[in-house]
Amino acid sequence: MSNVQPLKAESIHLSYGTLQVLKGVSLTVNASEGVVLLGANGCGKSSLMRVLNGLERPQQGSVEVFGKPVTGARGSGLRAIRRQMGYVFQQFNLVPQLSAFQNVLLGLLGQRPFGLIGCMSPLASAEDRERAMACLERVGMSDRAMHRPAELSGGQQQRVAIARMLMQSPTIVIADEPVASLDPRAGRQVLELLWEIVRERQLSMLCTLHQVELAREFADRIVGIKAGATALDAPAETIELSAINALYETA
Ligand SMILES: Nc1ncnc2c1ncn2[C@@H]1O[C@H](COP(=O)(O)OP(=O)(O)OP(=O)(O)O)[C@@H](O)[C@H]1O
Repeated sequence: MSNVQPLKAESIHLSYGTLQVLKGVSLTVNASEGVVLLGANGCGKSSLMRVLNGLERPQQGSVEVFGKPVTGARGSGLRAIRRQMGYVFQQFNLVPQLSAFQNVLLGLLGQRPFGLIGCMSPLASAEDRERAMACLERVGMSDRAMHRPAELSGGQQQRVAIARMLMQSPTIVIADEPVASLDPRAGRQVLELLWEIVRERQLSMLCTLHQVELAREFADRIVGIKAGATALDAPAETIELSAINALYETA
């Protein structure tokens, strides 16, 4: 089990109609590794992430999560694979009508009977509520537990979203431009927090970013996509800035 990679995609081809987006992308995320995925706008990073969790079916290629095939998986098998993955999105995706605390409890969705109702605060167990508070505490937001998203800054909302992801107890974190909506200072703080949590819990993470400097600073490994293929894949400290800049140059 120990040498089975958390995430492994091989030779992914994905088209939307006649638009060929991915033309043979391969990518691996090893245990306890934080990989940053780079590439120009529209190169297919978000599409690849949807392929990785089975939301999008590639025309060719395979995806495995801890050795289990995602491509071809359906129903409860696919849901079991997805439960291992926690998400952080650019737009936070918090439910506006709910408090930070209730939003964090929603991280249990899919893990408790009775779906949404089963993880709402009046019905959640004392243990689940305690865990939700501990997750909020970990991201420095316990004093804002009863605030709704509109009453929080972007950085604070993303912290709540990270707490919700923690509530899910994932082994793999998928972060799609987690700091794109934040100013540079808040963005750096959120990224520091995210990486700290990933390291302390020995999670594996695939994170897309548009900030090259942050990618070089935080990533264990950087994977770059250009023209639908993997153009770069190396430990962050070995990569020259020019190799990264080349990902953004038009042919
Ligand atoms: N559901 C879809 N149907 C048709 N085309 C799509 C769909 N999703 C994405 N595309 C197209 O596929 C290409 C890749 O999009 P994608 O969002 O994966 O890129 P990205 O690298 O994540 O971009 P960005 O950095 O701007 O977020 C784009 O040309 C986009 O317009």
